[in-house]
Amino acid sequence: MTWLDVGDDAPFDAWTLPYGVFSTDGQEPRVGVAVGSWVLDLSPVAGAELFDRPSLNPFLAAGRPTWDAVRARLLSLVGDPRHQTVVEAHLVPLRDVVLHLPFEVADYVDFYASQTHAENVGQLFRPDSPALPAAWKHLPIGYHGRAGTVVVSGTPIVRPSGLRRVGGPGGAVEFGPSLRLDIEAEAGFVVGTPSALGSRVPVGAFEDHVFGMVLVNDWSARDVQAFEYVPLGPFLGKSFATSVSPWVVPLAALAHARVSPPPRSPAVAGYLRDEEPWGLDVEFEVVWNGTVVSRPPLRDLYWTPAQQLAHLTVNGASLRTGDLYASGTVSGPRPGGSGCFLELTWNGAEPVTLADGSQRSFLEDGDLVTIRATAPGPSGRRMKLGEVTGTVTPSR
Ligand SMILES: O=C(O)/C=C/C(=O)CC(=O)CC(=O)O
Ligand SMILES: [Ca+2]
Ligand SMILES: [Mg+2]
Repeated sequence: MTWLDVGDDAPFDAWTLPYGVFSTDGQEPRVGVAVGSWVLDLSPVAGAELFDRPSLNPFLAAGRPTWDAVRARLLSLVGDPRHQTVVEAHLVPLRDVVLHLPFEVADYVDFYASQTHAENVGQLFRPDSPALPAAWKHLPIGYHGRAGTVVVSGTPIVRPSGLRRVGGPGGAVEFGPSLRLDIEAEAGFVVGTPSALGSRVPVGAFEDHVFGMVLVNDWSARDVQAFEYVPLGPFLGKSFATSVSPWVVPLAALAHARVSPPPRSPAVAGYLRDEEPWGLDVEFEVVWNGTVVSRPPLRDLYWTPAQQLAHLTVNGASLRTGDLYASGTVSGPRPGGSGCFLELTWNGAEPVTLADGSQRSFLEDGDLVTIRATAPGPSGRRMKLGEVTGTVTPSR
């Protein structure tokens, strides 16, 4: 499939071909594609117009025919040994590059589409109410997040401060650093082709508008969140930072990962009816200070990204190039699949023991969390989809 020497240990294979923005030795950031352990500098091999740029947005805006044509060209470059000389001249080792936020984030929306997660958080936060909110099986519930605080993997996460209740229910309301800082493992979908205000994007047009997927860690201050968010929803408890992987995996690379979503009951409204299956067999791995603590599976997601996009636009709200929407915390129905530490430790009641023997309920200063993911590739083996990582630093 490739003449490149791509070992099993390499960060990527020669099929995934994810796009990112990189720089070397203080040079201007530009667009590249990751292959094996290298970055292929795209502007000399695929056109300076779209790729000699500090963000993916011009390429995202170019639309599906261009995305497909560039991917076909890249598969040929890395697949056909006749291109070896020209490609080798523009490969940079991944270890020598700085990776930047790959696209300018227009709007950021976060869904809540994992049934297991929604039921668990419902039980923890609202023990006297039904586990799922009344609307949950009728539409993909979501909220608008903060685009300006989406950061690239590796950006330090300053512990946020806010008002929160201390000492349990009825305790004092105090201002201070979050005592329940958490992660949320999610898949994020990146919009390329915009839509017009007043129009809808049907479920079947998902591939025309969405370019690809990133891995997301939607950092969450559970104590701030729990105190502030009734009735308008998440605000400062989630707006301080959302990390994304530096590499955007094109939807085309996920062709072998598509699966049927779980059955829906009650039947969904017409505008949410699936035409093609857009469940995705992506498996995450959550690593806390070097210890794998969970493996959340995306395949059980109740609402697919195609349905989420249709819902986002059903009221005529327009899409912009660079819009990012995330799946919501991915928690699987089987043990070991928690997508956040709130669930993993059952709100701190069941701490986890890490490999160094230390115990954790929520994040401590200095903690490093890495979320990786894989999905089936063309060979039947699972391909790597990259990672998103971040270290917690003390509150300021
Ligand atoms: O159900 C709640 O009270 C809170 C839910 C969340 O914090 C989850 C959220 O932000 C959406 C998601 O990632 O699933
Ligand atoms: Ca979230
Ligand atoms: Mg966030």
